[in-house]
Parts: sequence; structure tokens; C-alpha cells
Amino acid sequence: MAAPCYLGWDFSTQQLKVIAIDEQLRVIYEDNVHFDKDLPEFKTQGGVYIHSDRLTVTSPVLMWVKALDMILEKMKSSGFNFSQIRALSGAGQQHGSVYWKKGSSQILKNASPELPLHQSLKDCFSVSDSPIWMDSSTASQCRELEKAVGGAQHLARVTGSRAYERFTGNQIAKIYSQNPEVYKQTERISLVSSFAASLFLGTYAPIDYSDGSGMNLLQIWEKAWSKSCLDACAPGLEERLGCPVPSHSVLGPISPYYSQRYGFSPDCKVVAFTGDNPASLAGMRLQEGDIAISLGTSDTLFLWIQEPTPALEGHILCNPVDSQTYMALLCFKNGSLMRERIRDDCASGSWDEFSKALSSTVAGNSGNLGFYFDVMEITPEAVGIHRFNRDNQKVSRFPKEVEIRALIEGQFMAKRIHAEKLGYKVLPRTRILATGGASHNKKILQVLSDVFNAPVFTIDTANSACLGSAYRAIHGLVAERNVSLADVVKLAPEPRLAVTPTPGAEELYCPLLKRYAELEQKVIYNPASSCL
Ligand SMILES: O=C(CO)[C@@H](O)[C@H](O)CF
Repeated sequence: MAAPCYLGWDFSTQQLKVIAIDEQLRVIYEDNVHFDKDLPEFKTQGGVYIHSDRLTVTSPVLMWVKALDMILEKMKSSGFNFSQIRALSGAGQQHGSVYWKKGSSQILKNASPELPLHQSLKDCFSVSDSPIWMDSSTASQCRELEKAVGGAQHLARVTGSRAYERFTGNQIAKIYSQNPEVYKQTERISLVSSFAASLFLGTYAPIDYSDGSGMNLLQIWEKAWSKSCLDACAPGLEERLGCPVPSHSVLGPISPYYSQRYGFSPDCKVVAFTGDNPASLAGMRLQEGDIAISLGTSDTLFLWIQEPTPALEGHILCNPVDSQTYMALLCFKNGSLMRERIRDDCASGSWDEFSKALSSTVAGNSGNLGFYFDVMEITPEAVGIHRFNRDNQKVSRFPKEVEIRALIEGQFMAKRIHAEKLGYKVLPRTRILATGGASHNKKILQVLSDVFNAPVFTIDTANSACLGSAYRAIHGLVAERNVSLADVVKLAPEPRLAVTPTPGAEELYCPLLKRYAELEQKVIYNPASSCL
């Protein structure tokens, strides 16, 4: 009898990934299909089409279907034993949407095991190029939605976010207004995550609460669609979306298509798919009070929050592993590219010199503060470089090592301030899980630890969404018995402790954080007086 295993899928922007883990959570198989390289017939760049208006960004839905066919064939020819899979779950890039044409439910249900799925489903989509998260062509729909429901702050309070161009409700509103006939021909609208789950289920899979929180349509407290938001986007939307479900739901057994074509056990369960960031929270095994910081091109914060306060920045989502709590997502666009530019200007392009500068300057930088936004920042909406001395006077430059510390302290103080604005509280048990390029630099992590007054652990999250999906596949089988995800994955490798806060850090940074928040109000982008 083959040892049971669990699959985790990640339908991300550039590739489809799969990971198989055994009962001891050891990875026994992983594979991927890279859209540009392995499916060149679709001619995508980075898995997407950037349209001539530079605002519209889409991906061909049949490419995602064909990638699944391809990866399953690769697994089959590698001799993978599909009959050992007890459950599977997955993730999809958030906010993207898939439009199923009238009659497709029957075609999906009766797909012949003699054919690859992409051949059976080739006429099933009323929109062949799905809008995805990189799209920013729906500014007018965002304004209309906020107006229809009582303003940006009210929309944030109800759905967890103000209106964002990439959010699905606004994308659906654009399709309805520009192609009413296409919308009429559409019997079901999925997110990328629930579309992927549908392929395994052989019928339309419901949207889960967590990924549904990225649509500007779901009431995150009641966990039900907001009628006023639905009506503001398009008529008859509720029946096209179906009812949302808890993210740990077992949706049903895998479609017979997979048993007949690949040898899956008919008892293999499909657990609701979710968004890539919620899946990463599961993969990083975040617990209440933890913060995950991905220090990448843009810096992303995931927070596990009990009592969130939705704000005009950042996003509050239903928590994918505990439907009584929430997760927050904060994106900071000026991340590693900003750090590299200052490294080049002030440390001759060397991280060693950059680190030495951090060691040679005191925590708190003698009261010097800086805001570094080479590109328009998301959190907050601001642009440019703004430096202030200890007396809050604007200055045009800092000595090189002061500039380096002002950048790093400023980036991390902004993260703490905006996390606390969303209701996050640094608790005695708070852990910071750092990942991404800069998480290999201990001097940078020491500043992070001091600003948050919390220990920093490093964790490799290359496949966190995939791994998190495999963890959620296991969790789905026991969630109804109130077993927490943490219990299910306690055998997983622990994050490694990297640094702890310097004694006295909290007393030093508390007043600085207050000053930083006040000065930030001065640098926020105001189109009327753009020359600050
Ligand atoms: O838009 C985002 C989150 O709000 C991105 O992180 C996408 O989920 C990436 F696929």
C-alpha cells in the first residue's frame, strides 16, 4: 500500500507549480511548468499580455488549462503514483477572474478521459484573456463603486479594502459595461483559485472567504456577498459567483476524469483553493500575533490579526486557516530596488560597505529621519526623497552612512506604523518571519528587530504558496474536528532565529515612530502641490 500523500498547487503569474508531501510533511515531489518557456504558442511575457494602453493586463485562460495537462503528463511519465494522493488543494494569483460560457458546466463534468482538458474546454470561456492582478484599467469603475456604496472608507470597512483597480468586482464591472453580450453569455465567474479547483472537481468550485476578500464584493465580517457592491458592479452577479465557503472546506471527491486518465483514487478529496498570499501565510505557518515580511522587489507584509481596523491603505482578508480571525496584507512598492539604489550611491554598490555603515551609526540615527520613494509608493501614496533632521527641519542631504540608516529605519518604521493602523499589535509573543533577498543581511534584520522590538526568524518561502496549499489539503480533512493548522503541521521545519531586539530598542523607537508618522503626513502626495 503506497504511503498517503497530499498535493499543493500554485497557479501563479509566471508558472504552474505542484508539490507533493508525505504524512511527515516531507517534500516527495515538485515540478513546474513555466508559461513563457513551456507554452510558447501563447506568446506571453512573464505569463501575461500587457496591452497597448499600458493599463490592461491579461493572461490566456487556456494556457492555465494546458499547463495543468502538461504537468500531470510530466508526473505520469515520471511514474508518480497518483493513487496515493489523499487530498489536494491549491492557490491562484489573487484578483484574476475566469468567465465560463453558458453550457460549460456540462462540458466540464463530462470531459472525456481520452482527451487532455484543454481540448475539451477550448470553447468554454466567454472571455479568453482573463484580467489579472497587474491590471490597472478600472479606475472609473473604482470611483463608481466607492460612490455607490458611500465612499472609500465605508467600502474598506465592509470589504476590507477601498476600491483597487485589480480587485475583481471592478474588473467584472468593466466587462459588463464594455461587453454586455459577453457578460450575458457567462454562466459562472471564478477567481483563478476557484477556477483551478473547478478543474479538479469537475464542477464549478465555490470561492473561498480569503481569496473572496480580494474582490471588493465580500462582507468580511458576515462572510457573505455585499448586495450593494454586487449591484454596483453588474446585474445577476450573485448567481454567477455562487456562495462563498470557509477556506478549509472539503469541496468533494476529485472528478472521475482524473481517476480514469491518471489513476487518482476516487476518494481523493479536493479542499477549497485560495489566493497565493493567504496560501503563503499557511505555508509560513504564521500564528496569531506573527508578522511575515517578504523583502523583495516590493516589500510585502502578511499579518495575522484578531480585530482588524480596515484602512484606506492595505487589505484585510478573512484568515485562510482560521475563519474567526483575519489576515492583513500591506504592499510597499519601494523595496529592494530602493535599497540597491542607496547601496550604489552611498556604499559603492557593496552590501558589506552598506552593512558597515549600519554598524557605524547609532540606532535612532541621532534623530535624522528619511522617506525614500524613487517610484510612487502605495503605502502611503507618496513619491520622492524627503530628509528631516532631529529638529524636523527638511535637509537636502545626509552623510552617506546616515543616509543608509535613515533608509532602513524609515522602511521598517513605516511598516510598523501602517501595520498598527490596520489594528495589528506587537505582542510579547510576536515573531517576525523574514524572507526574500534582504533577509540574508543580519545588520538589516537587526534594525527590523529593534524597530518592532521583536525577534526575527528567517524562513525559506520560495514555494510558500504551494507548500501552504499542501498543508491546507491535510488541514481540510480534519478542520471540521476543530484541529488547527498549527497542530497539523507541527512536524514541519521550524523557522531559524536570526536576531533579537537590542535592549532599550522599544524606548528609543517609540518617540521616533510618533515623529515619523507625523512627518509622513507632510510627504503624502498632493497633486495640487506636487513640488513639496
Ligand atoms: O495583487 C496581489 C495581492 O493583492 C498580488 O500579490 C497577487 O496575488 C500576485 F499574484
